[in-house]
Amino acid sequence: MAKVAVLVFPGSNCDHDVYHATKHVLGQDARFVWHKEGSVGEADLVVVPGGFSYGDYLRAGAIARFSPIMKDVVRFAATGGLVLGVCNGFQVLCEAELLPGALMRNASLRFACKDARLRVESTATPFTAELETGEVLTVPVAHGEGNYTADDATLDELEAEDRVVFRYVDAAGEAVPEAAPNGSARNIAGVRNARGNVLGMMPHPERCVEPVLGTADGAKIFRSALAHLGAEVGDVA
Ligand SMILES: NC(=O)CC[C@H](N)C(=O)O
Repeated sequence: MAKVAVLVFPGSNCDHDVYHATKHVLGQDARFVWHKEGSVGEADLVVVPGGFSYGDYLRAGAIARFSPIMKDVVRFAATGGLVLGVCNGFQVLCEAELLPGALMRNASLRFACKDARLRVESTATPFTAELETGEVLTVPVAHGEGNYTADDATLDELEAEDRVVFRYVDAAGEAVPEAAPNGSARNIAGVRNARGNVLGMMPHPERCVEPVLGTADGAKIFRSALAHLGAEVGDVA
C-alpha cells in the first residue's frame, strides 16, 4: 500500500476528490497535509490538488508556491519522489519551478468546464508507464487559467526530450488547436520534469476514477504510478 500525501492549501477544492480516488477507490494509505506543515511526512506520492489556492490572487498558484510545505515538496522531488500536480497543482508546480512554463488565462477568457480528450504522448514517467503512446483518455477539465505557455526554445526542448506527456486532441485523435479548451501552446495538457518523477496536468484524473463518474480513465494514471511503487491496488475501477 502506497502512502499518499494530499496537500491542502486555503482554497484547495479537489483535495477530497484525490483522497477519495486514492483511498477509497484505489485502496491506498492517503492523508491530508496542511500547507503550513514543514514536511510531507512519510510519503511515496505527493499530490498537489486542484482548486483556487489563495483565491487565485496575483496568478493561480503564485502565492501557494511560497507555502511552507513547498520547500519540502521540492526536497521530496529532488530525491526522486513522485509528485503529481493537477490543475491548480500544476500551476503551483510551475510557479515553484519544479516544471517549466506557466499557465495563463484561457484564450477564451472564460472558465472551461468539460470533458477533454487527452492523447498520451510520453510513457517515460511512472504516471503513464503502464499506458500506450497514442492512447486517448477522456478526462474532464475545469479551469480559467489553463493556457500553457513557454518560450519556443523551452517548448522545443520539452518535445525533444519527450517531456510533453499529454496533448489535447479532437474526436479524430488529432492535436488541432480547436481541440485545446484553453489555447495551450502546441496543445499541451501535461508535462513532466527531466527525471520523470514530477508530472503536472490541467485535466483532473481524480474526477474520473469510477465508471459511475462517466469514465474511469483517470484511474489509469494513478494505477500506473502505483504499479511503479509496487503498491497493491484496489479493484473498483
Ligand atoms: N480546478 C482547478 O484547479 C482550477 C485552477 C485555477 N483556479 C483555475 O481556474 O485555473
